[in-house]
Amino acid sequence: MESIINELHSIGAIKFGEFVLKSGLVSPIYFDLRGVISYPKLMNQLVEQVWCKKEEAKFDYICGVPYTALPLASVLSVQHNVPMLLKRKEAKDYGTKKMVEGIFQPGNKCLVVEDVITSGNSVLETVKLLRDLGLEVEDVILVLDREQGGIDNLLNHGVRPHVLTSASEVLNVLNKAGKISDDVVRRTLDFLHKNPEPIPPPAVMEHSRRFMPFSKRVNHCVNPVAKKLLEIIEEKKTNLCVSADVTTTKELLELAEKVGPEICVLKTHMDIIKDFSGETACMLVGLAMKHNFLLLEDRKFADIGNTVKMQYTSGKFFISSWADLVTVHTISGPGVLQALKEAAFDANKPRGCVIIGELSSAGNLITADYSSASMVLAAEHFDFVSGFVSQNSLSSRPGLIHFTPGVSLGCNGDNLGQQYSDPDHVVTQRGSDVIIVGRGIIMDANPGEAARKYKEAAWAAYEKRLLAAVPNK
Ligand SMILES: O=c1ccn([C@@H]2O[C@H](COP(=O)(O)O)[C@@H](O)[C@H]2O)c(=O)[nH]1
Repeated sequence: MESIINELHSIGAIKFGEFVLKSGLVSPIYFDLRGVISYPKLMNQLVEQVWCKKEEAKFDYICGVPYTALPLASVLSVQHNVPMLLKRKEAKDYGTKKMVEGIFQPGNKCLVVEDVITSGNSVLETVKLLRDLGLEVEDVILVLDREQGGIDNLLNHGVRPHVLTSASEVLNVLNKAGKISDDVVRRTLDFLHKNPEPIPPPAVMEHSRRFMPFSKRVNHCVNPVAKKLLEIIEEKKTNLCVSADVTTTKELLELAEKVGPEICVLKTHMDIIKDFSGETACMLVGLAMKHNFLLLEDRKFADIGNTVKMQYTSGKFFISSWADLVTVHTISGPGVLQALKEAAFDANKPRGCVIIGELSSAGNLITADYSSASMVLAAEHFDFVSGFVSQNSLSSRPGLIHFTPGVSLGCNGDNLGQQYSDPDHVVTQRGSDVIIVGRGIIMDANPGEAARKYKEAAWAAYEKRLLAAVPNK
């Protein structure tokens, strides 16, 4: 990128001085890549860099964020024979009134291209529109990152950014070439890093997961189990998952029978069932069918892909044969998701996984960066990932379900690090879709009745959250 950066500077696409931004702030640097269209050789070099940056992204179409990235997308499309879509900034008020021109099918994958990212809001507007039309958008190529929070914003919306260069790199290159002083570098970086752009405006957030009814989210699911779960939630009007942390088959089946009518998911830890056998699983599947709930084995796979594949499909528990969903840590990388996916494909049954995005226990070692990286993995395996175990809203993708443990109506925690919040708080404030409750229900003298209470509290919180959505959603 070094020669391109120098060239961009010499044609005036990178300027230093005082520039009033949309926000009213005065920026010491301004990037304006619009003029590149008048320099075809430079345009070609830029396009080639963008093409190399696509890495392993898979797409059927390419779409530029209007206006500056439109010529970039057009040249890419023609030179590399990738069909293009054109997003309008405003809908036409005559004819088809379409916002996106081009011929495509829902489910086609589209790569988005943008010149400069500041907050990420313009990119997200384009992403949202394309997704609303049924296109899958997972990857965005950005020529330049101003390092003001835009990348995190994209990650929070399940978009994977591929960045050609950053403000820091530009400053270093120009400084090395003797074009700007150390002082300009310092002042500019200081300004950029101290002035992150605000988070997305309602126009972007209003279509996010939290404010969309479960019934509408069904159409956004790629994973069939996520879709089925949303259908069950809507049909039974319950977003309660009971954690069946009991130790015998008898207790497990009795509990499933009692709480079955109130729940959408029964979560198990089969390795704590002392007398587990194939019959335990068979009977449980029978009860799941009878009461219309899904089974989530909270196995928290965390090994290398090959081992996880065996843990999932073999041994005493033979999890893939009966669990609709399994939990998985992403610590060992994408291979673990690939392994589960392949195994599920071999089993020829609709299966999904729930990524451990966050933990409820005090002092756990999951960081925000780890959670964000897990979201990127989820975006890469959207067909197999049903959602996340989370404590906060990790993604606004309507097709991903957030499951939240650490929920109790009565206490704040246990003496081994578990931390509890009430259903209203986790659903309305932390963005949970499905609450997970263990001891709050199973230790109650009447688990069926306790489950009903939690179910009502969680559903009321979900309805309250919908009411809080912006009116024009
Ligand atoms: O972050 C996490 C992930 C999973 N769990 C599991 O959920 C239940 C919670 O049980 P309670 O009795 O309601 O505390 C349990 O099976 C955990 O293994 C979690 O708590 N936190």
